[in-house]
Amino acid sequence: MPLNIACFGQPGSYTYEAMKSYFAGKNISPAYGSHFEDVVQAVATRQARYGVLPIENSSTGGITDVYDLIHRYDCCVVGEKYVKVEHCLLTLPGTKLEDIREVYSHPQGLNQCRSYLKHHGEWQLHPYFSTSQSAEQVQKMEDPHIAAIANKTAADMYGLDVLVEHINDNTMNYTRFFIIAADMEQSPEADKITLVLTTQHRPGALYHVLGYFFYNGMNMTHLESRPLKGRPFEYFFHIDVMGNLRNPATSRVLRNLAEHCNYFKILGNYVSDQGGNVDEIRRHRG
Ligand SMILES: O=C(O)C(=O)C[C@]1(C(=O)O)C=C[C@@H](O)C=C1
Repeated sequence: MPLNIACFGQPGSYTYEAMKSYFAGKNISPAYGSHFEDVVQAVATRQARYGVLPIENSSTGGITDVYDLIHRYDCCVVGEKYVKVEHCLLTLPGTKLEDIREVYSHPQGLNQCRSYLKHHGEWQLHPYFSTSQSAEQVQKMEDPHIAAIANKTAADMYGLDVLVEHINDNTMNYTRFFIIAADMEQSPEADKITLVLTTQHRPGALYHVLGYFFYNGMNMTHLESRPLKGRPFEYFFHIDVMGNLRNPATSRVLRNLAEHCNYFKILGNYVSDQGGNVDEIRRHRG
């Protein structure tokens, strides 16, 4: 039986690449969603066993809608994948740079190419569903004045030319993707924990939370704050720390921490992506 996977975008999107790479060698049956919510909903209603979504980018930061959706639909994080994002300007075959008047891409794609696009201030920018759907749109419209920002896979899939390569502002442009599921999964090799909490509304509350990790030697790799609905200037904190919940010391620290929070939920404990990409990012940092 193939694994039903809900994937954001469509074939050729960066999320598609993340899915291919994470599930390499597995028998999968993907279904695509144009909105992040489609993917989370498919997983929450168990139409799909797993979902794949972008969660943070090394240039533009956290993809905050996805944090909110995972939490709202009560989904769990069961894996992660980093993908190097190398944007290109794609056009109909034969189009020249001076022909272009409009550019389609996912809002993240447009954001990650801001400097390049500034040099072409006359272009009209269209935020679109995903990079791959933008490429398909250029193919469908058959208008040589229209280009898309997407990757080379999308160029091949939708019969477009790669007019300009490497147009992202940051050459080390990586996106991290979450693999989500309706239920928690536990593996002895899991080494990363994603959790969400709200602190008590008093001075130093977050300092106190961070201190738990620091004094117990737990490496915090990500912190993202999201506003609490209906509670102005109060926040959910989404946190990633390295560790395995089966380790008694780790679970004790988290239990103690939970007692000091107004809300505390572990979203997942999974194997971190220790692939070449992560090593490359670290090497670059020096
Ligand atoms: O549009 C796509 O191809 C996506 O997979 C979405 C997405 C994102 O939302 O961050 C994924 C990676 C890149 O950062 C740009 C776009």
